[in-house]
Amino acid sequence: MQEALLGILDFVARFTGGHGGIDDEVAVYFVLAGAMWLNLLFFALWRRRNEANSREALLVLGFSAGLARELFMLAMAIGQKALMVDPRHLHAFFPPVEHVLSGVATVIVAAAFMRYLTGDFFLARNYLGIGITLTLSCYIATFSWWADYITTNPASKFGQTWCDVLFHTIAALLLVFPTWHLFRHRTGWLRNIICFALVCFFLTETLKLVDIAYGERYEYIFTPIRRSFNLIGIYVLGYVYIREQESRRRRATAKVVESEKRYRTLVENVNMGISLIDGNNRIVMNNGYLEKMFRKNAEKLTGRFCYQEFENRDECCDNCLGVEAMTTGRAVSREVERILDDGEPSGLRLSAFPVFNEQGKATKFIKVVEDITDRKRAEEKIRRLAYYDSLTGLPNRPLMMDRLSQAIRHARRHGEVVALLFLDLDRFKDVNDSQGHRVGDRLLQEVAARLSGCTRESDTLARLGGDEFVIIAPGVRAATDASLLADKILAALAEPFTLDRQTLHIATSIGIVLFPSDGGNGEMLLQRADMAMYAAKDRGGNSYRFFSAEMNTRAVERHELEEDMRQALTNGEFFLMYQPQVNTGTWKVVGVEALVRWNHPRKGVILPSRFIPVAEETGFISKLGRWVLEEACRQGAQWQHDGLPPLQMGVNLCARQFTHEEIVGTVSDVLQKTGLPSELLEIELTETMLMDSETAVSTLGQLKALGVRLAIDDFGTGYSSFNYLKHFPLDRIKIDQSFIRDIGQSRGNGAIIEAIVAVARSLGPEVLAEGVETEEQLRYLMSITCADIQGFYFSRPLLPDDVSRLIRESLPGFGTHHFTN
Ligand SMILES: Nc1nc2c(ncn2[C@@H]2O[C@H](COP(=O)(O)O[C@H]3[C@@H](O)[C@H](n4cnc5c(=O)[nH]c(N)nc54)O[C@@H]3COP(=O)(O)O)[C@@H](O)[C@H]2O)c(=O)[nH]1
Repeated sequence: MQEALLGILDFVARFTGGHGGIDDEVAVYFVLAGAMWLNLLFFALWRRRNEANSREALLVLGFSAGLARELFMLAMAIGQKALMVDPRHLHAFFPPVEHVLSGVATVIVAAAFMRYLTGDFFLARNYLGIGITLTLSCYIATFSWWADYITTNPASKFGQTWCDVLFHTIAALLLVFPTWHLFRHRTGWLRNIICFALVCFFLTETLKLVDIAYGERYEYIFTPIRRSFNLIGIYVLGYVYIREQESRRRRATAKVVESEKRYRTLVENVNMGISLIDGNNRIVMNNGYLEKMFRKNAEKLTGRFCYQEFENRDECCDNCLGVEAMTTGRAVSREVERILDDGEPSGLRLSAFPVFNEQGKATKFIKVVEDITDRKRAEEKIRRLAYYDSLTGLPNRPLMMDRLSQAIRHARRHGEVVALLFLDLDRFKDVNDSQGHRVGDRLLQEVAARLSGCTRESDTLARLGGDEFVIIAPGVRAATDASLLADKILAALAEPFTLDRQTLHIATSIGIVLFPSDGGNGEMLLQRADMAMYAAKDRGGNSYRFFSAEMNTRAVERHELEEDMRQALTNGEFFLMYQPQVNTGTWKVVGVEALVRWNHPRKGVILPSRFIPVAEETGFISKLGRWVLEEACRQGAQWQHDGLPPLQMGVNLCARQFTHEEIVGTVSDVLQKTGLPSELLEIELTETMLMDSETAVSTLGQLKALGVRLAIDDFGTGYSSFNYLKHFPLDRIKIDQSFIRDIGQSRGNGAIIEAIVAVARSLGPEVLAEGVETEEQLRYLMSITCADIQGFYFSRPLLPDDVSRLIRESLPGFGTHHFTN
């Protein structure tokens, strides 16, 4: 048994160098170790073809160094025998080389595995640098002494000297860091097993040190063991590396399969047609959506020319997207319209992306077909919303301005004239208020249709908003062309409109400007057409006016008024005059109407007909109206305080005050503040204010509850509905001056006045005739028992002191010397 064991040990020692030195038998060991490194090197080189990165490069280097060391040893073993060299002389040369190769190989392999496992490239590189520097320094430091030492110290069997100790110590120490580093920074079986391999290499080096320490007495035991550790280390590394690479390959394949699956799912589920097309424009593959889109199955698409499918052509078009993508190497796209097999139009967005081969040449392309029909429709809708009026479908202001600029540019180039007609419907608000917005909207649509009938194809008819329309008529010969168009429009609107079985009448006021004579740009033309339109309105509407320079002056004046008005109230420039109202039964002044005046510092006294409309437009009327109410009530209370008989104080209210303001609260405050008895205040309203009857009934009810009197002013000029008299708690009707002015001239007006007086008498309210200027008018009014009158015949509006004087002088029986019943 013992003999057998010694035999085995002897056998192992022979082939692993246990008998000392390097001979042909030890070559077996070197062949074995070299084969293992070679195997690893081949594998690493093969891997590098797939994964050319620094990690694989380092491993290739490490395995090469390991192989080089074993090959060197093999060469020495065979060379020694073949050349019959004194082993001692040979030994003087090869141990240092062996040690360097061994050290370098160890350092590179350790660094490669550190990099491999931790991914820390910089650490591995630094370690490598230090390790190789140390090994080479040791070599340089000891090489020249080595030969001397061997020759001068023949007792040293094969030169296992302190130089050996240095090399092996450095090699062992260099293995400590990677082992410790891996142990700290990685976990798991892979770390353990690589650390194990590194420990094997460490033991290889340290056992050699132990052997030297024993004077190589036990070399035949230590050498087989340390070389076995070396083989085990190489084997374990190889095993781990190959296994790991295999599982990485499997993981990568699984990743590729999963990614392929993911992309396929994506390609199949995306709402776009996708196809791969080769360099000959033939479809190689496509997704299901493309088949659905073109209503063809895969067999029908695959192999066909893409232009036949996507672009309805028989030949590849000159500007084929795919060709462009392949030649430029960039993605290209285009939007096209296509008629599908069933004749439906569809919007398509075609995009082509080049597909490159391994040489970087684009040989195929991917075509993506996106159905953009809905988007196109939505865009068109948005465009329409942005540039067209949704109610009438006509161009809106931005588009109109754009067309106007175009027309101006064209006219300027060709020396032509452009006419711009600005239309504003007359009293459209009344229709809206009385008939409701639905009817108002329908009326606007009908008006738009009639206006379209008046224009030429080259004209632009636009709606600016509300009841405002504009017509741009390019290429007119002269102003007469524009007048003809305006006449045509007035005639077209003169026909009544029938909506919901109701007959409605609407007219329009038209302002006309001509380019280039009236302005050089769109804004100016529009502004001046607007002025001309207002001038037409001022003439009573249903007419047209051309712009004139004088209108511009008026507009400037109006603007000045607007500016000055802001200061006027604080500067105390407004004052009130009072026009007496007389009862023809008693010939007494029963009331006055408060009428505002503006004492302008430069322009003198301005009448309300000039500034009230401006105040209404700017909203200033709210402040002014409140001031008038307060001042009138204060004056009324003052007269009572001065001992004058009770006088009705008529105060005009404008529509804005009545509908927008807290009028009930304001009236109540003012009465309280001034102390005027509420029954002496008569608020004058116009018919249009009462059109929104629900709000009006409620507001009038609240005012009545305060004890205030209510009068309807200018009766007969609005809707003149006697319904008002029934529905609203009115105390007085004031017949408009226009009826009184015509007394004796128009038979019809007399009948209207009589009807108003008769109806009012039966329903309750008192009647007052405004604007009585002549005795004839007075006698007529008295003959139909219209009791109250107001007008220049009796008195013009007076200042407060004049009113007091007039009343005091006429008391008692004032006025009887003028008239008798
Ligand atoms: N919201 C407010 N409106 C007011 C206020 N003050 C006046 N007004 C309105 O301004 C319009 C013009 O008023 P005015 O220039 O003061 O003219 C009034 C009278 O002077 C005039 N009148 C009276 N009698 C005659 C006459 O015999 N002949 C004739 N040609 N004119 C006459 O009528 C105007 C009063 O009209 P009315 O109000 O309809 O009774 C005018 O509409 C005023 O309402 C104000 O403070 N707030």
